[in-house]
Amino acid sequence: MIVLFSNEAMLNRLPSAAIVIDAAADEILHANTKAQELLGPDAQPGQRFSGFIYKDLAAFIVFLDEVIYRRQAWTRAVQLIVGDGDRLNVEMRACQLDDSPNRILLLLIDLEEFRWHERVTDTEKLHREGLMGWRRAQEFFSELEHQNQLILNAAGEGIYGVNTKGQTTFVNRAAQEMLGWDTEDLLGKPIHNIIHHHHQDGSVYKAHDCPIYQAFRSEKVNRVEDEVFWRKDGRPIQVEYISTPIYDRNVLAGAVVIFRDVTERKLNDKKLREALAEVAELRDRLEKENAYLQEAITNERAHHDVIGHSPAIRQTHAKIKLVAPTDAPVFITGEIGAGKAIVANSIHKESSRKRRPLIQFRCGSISRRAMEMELFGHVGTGEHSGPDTSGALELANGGTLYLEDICDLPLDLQGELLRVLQDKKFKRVNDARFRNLNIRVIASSAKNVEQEVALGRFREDLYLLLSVFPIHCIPLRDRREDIPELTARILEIMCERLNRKLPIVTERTMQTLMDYHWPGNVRELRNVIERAAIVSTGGKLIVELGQAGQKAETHLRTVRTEKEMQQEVRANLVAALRETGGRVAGKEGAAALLDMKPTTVYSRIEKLQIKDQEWCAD
Ligand SMILES: Nc1ncnc2c1ncn2[C@@H]1O[C@H](COP(=O)(O)OP(=O)(O)OP(=O)(O)O)[C@@H](O)[C@H]1O
Repeated sequence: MIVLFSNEAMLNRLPSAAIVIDAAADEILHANTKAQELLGPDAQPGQRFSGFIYKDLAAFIVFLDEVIYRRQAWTRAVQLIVGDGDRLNVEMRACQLDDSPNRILLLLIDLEEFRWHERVTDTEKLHREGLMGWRRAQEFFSELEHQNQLILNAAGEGIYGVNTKGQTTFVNRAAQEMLGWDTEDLLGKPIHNIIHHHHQDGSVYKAHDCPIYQAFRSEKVNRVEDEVFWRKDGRPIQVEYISTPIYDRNVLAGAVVIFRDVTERKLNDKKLREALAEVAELRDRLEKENAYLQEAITNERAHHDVIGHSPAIRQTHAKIKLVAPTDAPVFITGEIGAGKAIVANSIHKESSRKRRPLIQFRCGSISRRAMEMELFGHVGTGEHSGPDTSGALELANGGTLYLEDICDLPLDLQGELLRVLQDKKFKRVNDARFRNLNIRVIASSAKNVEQEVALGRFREDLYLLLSVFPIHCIPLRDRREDIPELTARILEIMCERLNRKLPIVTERTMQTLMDYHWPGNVRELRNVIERAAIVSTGGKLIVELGQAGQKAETHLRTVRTEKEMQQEVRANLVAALRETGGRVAGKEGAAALLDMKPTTVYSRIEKLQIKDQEWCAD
């Protein structure tokens, strides 16, 4: 009994239905609680076990035989009846109990429950495996993201992403460094309002116009090369960027922007452009300076200084000495050919500016517009395209500007010139930029300047500014004592140039020269001597005074009207054209004969309206 009791206690603890039967007597000896729950309350000791077998009792008997024979066996071939007659599929596991061969322990496993356990087990297994797979995938993706972050952060270009609402989704390290904003400042916020809100010129940049937002609106890649992003410290950086729409499984997700800070490059480009412009400007200036210098070398005043020892010339020398070292403006008056330019040249040569050029600008010989451009220079845009050029003012910078025939400068240009001289800065025509100016001005006029001012043809304020130091060149007829020295010096220069022996100047010739009234002053004397040097081959100087030849006495009227002067100039020019057959330039031209620049002769022909018929032979 003790054994049975202990067996019963043990059976009751089993987790499955267990029944001990006497196979020979077909009697239940014991059924544990689980067996009673499975088979119903009838499963009690003393009951027949075969009563619980569904139909196929034979199968059960065969099974019992196998158990008795093998001591243990199992089967799923036997079905049981439970409860109200329901069929129950079970797995029967049986073994002989040692105390009697017919005492058999049956373990009944409900196959429904067994399969359910199996399904649960499978599900759990699947679940466990799925969980692990998911974990693996998660690890994989977080590793991938980490790798991507590393790549994005290692990139030298700034990279940021925006979603379709324009909010920042990520910002790489380079972008943070270039912009000075941290990721926290930008993530989830509309980045346009933070870094792209204004154009470089300070005007508002609407998000609607922003190509980055357009990238995902129009789903196009946009490249921009000339915009600014604003740093956290308020400074703009010049950027070029490309914005590309991005998709998540074919659905537009936003845009990614890759940008580069090109501030330094743009600055260098600008510097380079400016340097090239400066080089071009310098080249232009040097070319022009060179042209001026070349002209000055061949110019009539290049070969000598102011010649003469008359009291008038000595006074002029003294004045030159006095004023040259100062920067004071000088106003030189005197008749045509009286030596105004040569005095201006001497002042410049004795000044501290002598290493820089003396630029000679003749006012009034060309059209007003051309004169403005020649004086102020111009920038080649719009109406006046072509290369930028520097004007006389600019060329004279650091040196001296000699404004010849200043009274002929149109009134509006007189006003502009006055402003420039007062402000010491000027603008080229078509240019917005002011340029600093450091020049000394010497002006001259053959006209009666006071009269010009009184007639309103010359601005008084400009005259006052320019005439700080006036010098008047006395006409040659009023300082005849200089004629022998001038003749000798000019003859010397000419013969040297012609490689000729110096001819003798007889007393009679000298007297003729001394008696002549010289309306063209020293220029005329010079022309006469030069021509004489060419034609005098017999050892003596033979001078021809042309229509003149008349004695000074016949011309003693020293004061002539402006009109008379103009008529004389005109007649002289017509005579020169007649002599040269209308040719102006070249060795045999009227300009050489008159000792004037061809351009001046052309402009005088135009100004004095000289027609071909006037000088033509027939
Ligand atoms: N005192 C002088 N000594 C030497 N040469 C002189 C003198 N005066 C004038 N000349 C010569 O006479 C010519 C004309 O002189 P210059 O050009 O200076 O005159 P100007 O008064 O400026 O004439 P314009 O009003 O026609 O321009 C030049 O060849 C110049 O060298």
